[in-house]
Amino acid sequence: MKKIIIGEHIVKSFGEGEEKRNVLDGVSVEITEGEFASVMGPSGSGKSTLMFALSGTDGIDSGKVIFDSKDLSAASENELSDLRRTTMGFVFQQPTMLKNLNILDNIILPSMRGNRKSPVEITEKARALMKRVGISELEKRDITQVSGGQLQRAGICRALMNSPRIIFGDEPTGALNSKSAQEIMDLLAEINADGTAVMLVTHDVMVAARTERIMFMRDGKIVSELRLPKFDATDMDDRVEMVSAKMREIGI
Ligand SMILES: Nc1ncnc2c1ncn2[C@@H]1O[C@H](COP(=O)(O)OP(=O)(O)OP(=O)(O)O)[C@@H](O)[C@H]1O
Repeated sequence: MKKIIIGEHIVKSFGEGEEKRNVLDGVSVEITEGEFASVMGPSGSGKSTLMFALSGTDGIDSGKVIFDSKDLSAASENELSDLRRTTMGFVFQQPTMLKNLNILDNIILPSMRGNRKSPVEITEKARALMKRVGISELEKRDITQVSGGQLQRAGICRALMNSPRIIFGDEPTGALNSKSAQEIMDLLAEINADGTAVMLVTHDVMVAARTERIMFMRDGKIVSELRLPKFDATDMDDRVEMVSAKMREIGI
């Protein structure tokens, strides 16, 4: 299978002088087209920084990130932002949305720029996605008039608007109750089954156990990895146990 991302010896530091610290300390990682992956590790181990490096959101000090055969270190800010807009979707713990726009407008706004589709087509796509995630009736609501779970569903719709090749999720279920979290994971699994790669950063074993490849980070390095078969609703307990056992084994 084709690699969608190749990260080679990525080093990224924060701080100056004696405070300087490698938050990513020579990470090499490859993400395959259509893969369902997650990254676990203690707080501060560099998970989010890795996600931002692989998506070209943040620059790196040394090493290389190749996204879809493009060397991100050689790309201009405009090229990077176009690439992110057209090929990547981002889902965070709390979606950042504009307070003066309703839910529908928040979903379609980022897709309006540089899109060959007409506003009518874009709106239709947004409505279809809202229907799929069960928030059709909320399109006119202010973002302050919906629950956290509903807002996250809107965030996922927004991330899917440009049919990305990969969805990056940073604790996408972190603000949700367990039922909503499971529903969001079902949705991400469906999106993945349609061929979109998904890479999640999470502390939650239940989230990681839904994915098929779990990378474990410590001190800016990927120290271990676990592969799981395709999810089957009956094997969740076994999956959770396998992830937990691996965490115990490597001491995180
Ligand atoms: N912009 C920044 N400036 C300075 N330090 C930063 C910056 N971003 C991250 N760091 C530091 O880099 C380290 C790794 O941060 P990162 O957010 O990648 O960790 P993480 O594993 O995702 O943690 P968490 O699970 O708590 O979200 C932390 O010590 C953090 O304080």
